[in-house]
Amino acid sequence: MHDQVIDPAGPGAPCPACGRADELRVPLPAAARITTLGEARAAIDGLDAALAVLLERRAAVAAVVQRLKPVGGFAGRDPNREREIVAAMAEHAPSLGPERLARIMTAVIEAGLDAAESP
Ligand SMILES: C=C(O[C@@H]1C=C(C(=O)O)C=C[C@H]1O)C(=O)O
Repeated sequence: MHDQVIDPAGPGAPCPACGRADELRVPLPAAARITTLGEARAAIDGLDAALAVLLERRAAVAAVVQRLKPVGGFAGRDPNREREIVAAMAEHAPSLGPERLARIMTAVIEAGLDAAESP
């Protein structure tokens, strides 16, 4: 069922904010090989678990950025940087494309800023 494993964080990259585990290995299910509802849901559950870990880690790192910037939080929002993030991610998510990805990342970024301001 899994034909690819990626390591999104790369080795040797401990979280600067919390120092927790420095690596996440994620089995990537091959959608074309899934034939049952149970398999599909199990695959989604695995991907969502990895997404949750990544989102939690991303929020912690984004909170560090807010403390390092001259003006952090929602007041220091940087639309150009956000566009760059979406453009870079779009290369890895062709079926979603930049517009859908922008909606997703706007929600992710705003949730991170919100968590940094109201932990
Ligand atoms: C993290 C930053 O601050 C804000 C949050 C961002 C994010 O979560 O990726 C991106 C741009 C800014 O709106 C930054 O400026 O890099």
